[in-house]
Parts: sequence; C-alpha cells; structure tokens
Amino acid sequence: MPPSLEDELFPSTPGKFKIERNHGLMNHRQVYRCFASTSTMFLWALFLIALTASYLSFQSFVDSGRNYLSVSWGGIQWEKQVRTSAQIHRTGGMSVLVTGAAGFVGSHVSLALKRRGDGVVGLDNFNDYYDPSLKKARKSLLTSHGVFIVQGDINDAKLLAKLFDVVAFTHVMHLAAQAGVRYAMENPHSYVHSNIAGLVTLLEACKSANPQPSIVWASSSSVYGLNEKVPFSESDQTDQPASLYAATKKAGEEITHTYNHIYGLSITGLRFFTVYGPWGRPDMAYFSFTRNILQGKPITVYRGKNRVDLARDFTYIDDIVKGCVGSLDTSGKSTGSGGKKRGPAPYRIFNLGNTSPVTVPTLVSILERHLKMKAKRNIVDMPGNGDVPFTHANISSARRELGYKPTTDLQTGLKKFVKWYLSYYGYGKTVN
Ligand SMILES: O=C(O)[C@H]1O[C@H](OP(=O)(O)OP(=O)(O)OC[C@H]2O[C@@H](n3ccc(=O)[nH]c3=O)[C@H](O)[C@@H]2O)[C@H](O)[C@@H](O)[C@H]1O
Repeated sequence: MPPSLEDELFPSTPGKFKIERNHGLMNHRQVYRCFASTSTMFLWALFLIALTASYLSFQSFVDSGRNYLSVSWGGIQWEKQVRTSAQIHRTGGMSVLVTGAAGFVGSHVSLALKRRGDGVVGLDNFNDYYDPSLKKARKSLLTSHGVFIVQGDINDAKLLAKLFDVVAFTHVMHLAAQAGVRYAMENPHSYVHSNIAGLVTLLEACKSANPQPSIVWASSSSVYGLNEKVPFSESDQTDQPASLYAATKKAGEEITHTYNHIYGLSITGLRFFTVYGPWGRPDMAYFSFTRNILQGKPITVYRGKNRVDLARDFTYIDDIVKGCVGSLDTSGKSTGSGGKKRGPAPYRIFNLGNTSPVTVPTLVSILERHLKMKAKRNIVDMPGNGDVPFTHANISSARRELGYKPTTDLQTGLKKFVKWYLSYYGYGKTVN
C-alpha cells in the first residue's frame, strides 16, 4: 500500500519506518520518492520549528509586557540604578538597604548615610496609610541626593532576592512597618502583613544572602505597654502590650531573636519613643494638631485615668538618626552564610528616647506659641484604643554602646517642625 499523505508528512520515526517498508534494496522510483518525501519532511520540520520559535518569543514578549505592566522593578536600566545608588564613596563605608525609605525615619536615615558617603538603596511600597504625595516628595528629595528608591513590598521575596543578587548589602536598615497605635483597631491585618509576615520575608532573604548583612530595625516604645516602673529599661519585662501594634513589634523582637540564634544574623532592635520632626507622619498627634490649629478646627486631647494628663518621651528625628547610624556602625557582623550559622552573632535591643517626658497639653501649648494661634481643645477621657498613659526611656545602654546622646528638647524640635510645615504646606493647605 502506498504511504498516505499523512504518513509522508508525519512519519513517526523516519529512518526506521523506511527500512521496515522496503525490505532492503530500492528502485529509482523508490529512491526518488524517498528523496522527495525526505525533503518535504525537512521543509515541514523547518516550518514547525519556525512556528514554535515564533510562539515562544511571542509568549516571552507577552510575559515581559505583563511584568512591565504589573511590576515596577527589573531590567538592565533598573539594575544599573540600584548598583549606582549602592556605591560606597568613603573608606570603610557600608552599602545599606533601607526599607521604608520614603517614610519619615527612613528618608532621614537614608539622607544621613548618603551624605557621609555610604551606599544606600531604598525600598518602599508607597501605601496610602497616609498621604502618598508626602512620601513621593520625600522620594524626590532622596533622588536629588543620589538615593534610588525601589517601589516594592517587603513581602515580595523575589524582589528581595533580586536586590541581594544585584548588590552585596553589608547592612539592612529595616524601617518599613505598619505604624500607628490606634489604627490597629481599624485594620488589624495590615499590622500582621507588614510587621510579622513582611519581617519574616525580609529575614529569610537576609539569612540566605551571601554574605549575610547586619540588620538594624525599628521596634517601639509601645512594647513596654502597661508597665508602671519608670524609666523604661531594656531589661524590664515586656509582656503587657496594650495594642496590636505593640504586640506585633514585641513579636518582631522574638522573631529576630530566632534568626539570630539559628542563622547567625546580627540583629539590633531600636525601641523608638514617639519620634517627631520635619517631614514627619501626618497621623501623629503633633502633626494633626498643627494642621487643625492652622485650619481653626478643634483638636481632641485625651486625658488619662483620674484626670491625669497623658505624657510621652517625644524624641526629635535628628537624635533618632544619630542612634540609627550609631547602631549600624557598631552592629558587628552576621556570622552565617548560605543559610548556615558559623558562630554566635550580636543580638541587641536599645531604647532611643529623650529621657524627659512632656504632657500632651504642654505639647499643644508649645504648638500654640510657635503657630501664634490658639487651639480649640476638646478634652476627652482616653478611649480604650491601645494608648498607654505615659512613656519614659532609660537610655544608658544606648549612650554606652552607641554614643547616643539626644540634644533637642521638645520646644526646639517643634519650632523646626512648624517651620518645615509652613514652608511645605503653607498656612491653609489641606493634609490627608
Ligand atoms: O513610641 C512609639 O513607639 C509610638 O509612637 C507613636 O505613638 P504615640 O506615642 O501614640 O504617638 P501619637 O499618636 O502622636 O500620640 C501622642 C500622644 O497624643 C495623644 N493623642 C493622640 C491623638 C489625638 O487625637 N489626641 C491625643 O491626645 C495620644 O494619646 C498620645 O498620648 C507612633 O505613632 C507609633 O507609631 C509608635 O512609633
């Protein structure tokens, strides 16, 4: 039976098939047919290869297009920007990945590091917990100083792996977090997402990096919770958190301890005490009070049990930056590599406060003086929303180990804040 067209076009295994059909010798016609069918086959094979190749390249075009549409990182140009930003310009300098770089503390620390010649790459997801345009303005400031901020989330393991692939970061300054004590009642899962899941994703990336970076990260004074012994010392128990925010920060301290213990990551946790200053966070009391006073709107001033005023150990941003940089400088090395611990690594926790608590009504009076306007005070009993009555830091440990010495009192710091606020927003502009 002559071979069907189908057989000629799609022989299963050509050589074997022909030998079986002809039992040995072939005549001219058979040779010609064989030659003709082989060349047809060859042409079809070429056609199929070309078809497959064009399909695959179309697919990769679609994939890369999709990547560019939904992911704002990757590519040769992006890698170049990351590398340039990470370049060290001083002897003995470090290259630091700063998470939350478009945030309040993150932007200040990034600038300070860049100014003294360290390499800095920022990472920030630019979420809308508060007005993202303020974060974008901070980003522009950093860009003008040569700091590149990658737009991405600390929960994105692929992005983190890529960053460590492109740059051998010596340090990570981890400041990305869901902040705010009272907002935790509104959106509890955002705290778990950033402060727990995001932290673990970041630590996983750091543990696997080779070399492993040293990590300095933001814990919080809120871990002291309902403690009554003052001032708060790092050796005090911290097992009475008053808010979910505090609980996630406390959990962060325990989680980082396990990564130090198992993988040899060098860890420094900083308990910040109500940080304030220029380029600050609009959700915080000093900031929202300023906005409302300027707009002639009332402010709500909480009052504690038995009509006792609430008090905070307000700490000025420049002092906090010095504490952060001092922590990076003294962090010591991580000891692991490739996910394996090679020896013990430092695990440290420091209070970064101001050591002189001020009551909230006094904070309002200082603002009134600087703004030359009277506040419309609406005094209410503190609702059970996660607030603690007072905070007060003992900073002897940070002073000894980091050379930390706060120098700005609330009066001076708020003057600088008000000056910045008026230059940034003017007198009447609305802030979200
Ligand atoms: O040290 C920290 O670890 C935390 O500091 C900050 O929390 P807090 O100390 O609570 O600051 P902040 O909100 O400015 O309230 C200040 C005071 O004003 C009172 N307060 C507040 C709002 C209001 O409308 N009225 C009022 O009286 C309020 O009752 C309080 O007594 C950070 O936000 C937090 O992210 C975390 O970093």
